[in-house]
This record gives sequence, C-alpha cells and structure tokens, in this order.
Amino acid sequence: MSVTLAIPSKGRMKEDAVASLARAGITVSAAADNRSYRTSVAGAEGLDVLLLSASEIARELRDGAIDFGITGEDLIRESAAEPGDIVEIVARLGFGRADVVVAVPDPWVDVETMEDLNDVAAEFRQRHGRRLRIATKYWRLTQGFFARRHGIQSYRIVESLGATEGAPAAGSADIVVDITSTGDTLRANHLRVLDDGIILRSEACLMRSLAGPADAGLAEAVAARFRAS
Ligand SMILES: Nc1ncnc2c1ncn2[C@@H]1O[C@H](COP(=O)(O)OP(=O)(O)OP(=O)(O)O)[C@@H](O)[C@H]1O
Ligand SMILES: O=P(O)(O)OC[C@H]1O[C@H](OP(=O)(O)OP(=O)(O)O)[C@H](O)[C@@H]1O
Repeated sequence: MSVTLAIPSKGRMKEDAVASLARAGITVSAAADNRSYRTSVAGAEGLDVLLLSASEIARELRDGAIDFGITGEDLIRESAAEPGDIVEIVARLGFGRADVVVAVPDPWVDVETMEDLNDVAAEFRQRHGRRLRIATKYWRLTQGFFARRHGIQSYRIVESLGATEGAPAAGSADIVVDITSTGDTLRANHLRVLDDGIILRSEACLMRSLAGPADAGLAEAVAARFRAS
C-alpha cells in the first residue's frame, strides 16, 4: 500500500516544496527523464511523490484522488465551498505568500473601503446602465467576500484567465480581485487595494485529503513529520 503526495511541477512553488520535504526528511529527485512527472523518493517507504500544477493539486485533493498535496491555500479555498470538510491543513509552509485582494482604479479617489464600494455598486446601474463588473479567476472567494461578508449584491463577475489587472484599462471590467505579493503589477496597472480589501492571506500549505488514504498509518506518519519539522 502507498500514500500519494503531490507537489507543484513548475513555477514559483516547486523548489520551496522540495526543500520543505527535505526538512521533513524526504528527498525527492526528478526521474531520469526530466520531462517526466514522476519522481524517486528516499526517506519515506511507501510514499509516492507526484508532480502536478498547483491548481490541479487543489482539485485532486478536493476529489480525494491524492492523499497529500502542497499548494496555495487560495487555490483550495477557491476549488471547494467548504474546504474544511474535504482537507485538513497539516502545516503552513511559509513560502508562496500572496494576498487575494479587491483593487479599484487609482482615479476612484472616493472609494477607500468595501462600504464605499457598496455605495458605488448600488448606484452603478443607474449611472452607467449596467452592473459593476469584477474581473477575477477567484469567483468563489469573490462571491463569499462581496455577497456574504459585505452584503454587496449588485455586481457581475467577468471571468479572467490571465492578465486580470489589465481588464479595467481594457474596458472589460471596472475593478479586479486578484493575487498580489509585491504589489508591482497592481501599481503598474494603476490599481489600488481597498483599506479592508484583503480577502485572504495565502501561503503554501501541506494539505491532507479527508477522503481517507489507503494506508492510514503511513499517512499519519507523513503528517507527523511535517508537524515536527
Ligand atoms: N506573486 C504571485 N502571483 C501569483 N501567485 C502567487 C504569487 N505568489 C504566490 N503565489 C501562489 O502561487 C500559486 C499559483 O502558482 P502557479 O501560478 O504556479 O499555479 P497554477 O495556477 O497551477 O499554474 P498554471 O497557471 O500553469 O495553471 C497560488 O497558490 C498563489 O497564491
Ligand atoms: O504583486 P506582484 O508581485 O506583482 O505579483 C502579482 C502578479 O503575479 C502573478 O502573475 P504572473 O506574472 O506570475 O503570472 P500568472 O498570472 O500566470 O501566475 C499574479 O497573477 C499577479 O498578476
């Protein structure tokens, strides 16, 4: 019996994920063919480490297709309505830090808070003949924050698959909800985060699917190493 753990196959989180496994005594090396998404693992008998994209890891955890995954908290919260019912955060890993934020165009000088934005959204249709448009790939986090947390009902989500911060200047949306770390991309696109506009402070986490692994004893031993490292 084995337990599966997926780490990002590329990008900003891959090297840090490998380092966090090493701190837990698990050495992962790429398979000989370096286009392969399989790895060889030393230090944990029965553990298979897979390489997947960060967003795929969130979906596979949700679906119970893998036992453990290292990915961003934002991605798991976006992929499931009640993430606490499907995954446990075993450890926060201290890298991949970024905030999911609400940002408005710099010229909206009177809009500093979500309450101000609520006023704008309420009047938007009357003034502009349409609802306020929000560009984002985080539609679930956006709905939770706007409708449930702040009672903002009048808006429309424009799904963005990339270059979200460019949407207001391009005219396809009025404001954005996106991830930021240094803030450079928002500034370059003349956007400003609202004072209370941080939806989530995200970082990479080791998460465990609650679906139940094939080998519960081994899964618990893996989790214990991360809690201790
Ligand atoms: N500056 C940043 N910009 C975007 N994501 C960041 C940043 N810093 C950390 N992250 C985190 O990295 C993760 C996304 O990583 P990445 O873009 O490699 O994943 P992906 O969406 O699976 O990739 P792909 O675009 O190939 O599907 C998210 O959890 C996000 O919070
Ligand atoms: O606050 P900053 O440090 O500027 O980082 C934020 C930006 O970085 C990411 O884009 P990236 O160019 O990495 O591409 P991606 O959207 O494909 O992740 C993210 O989507 C933001 O646009």
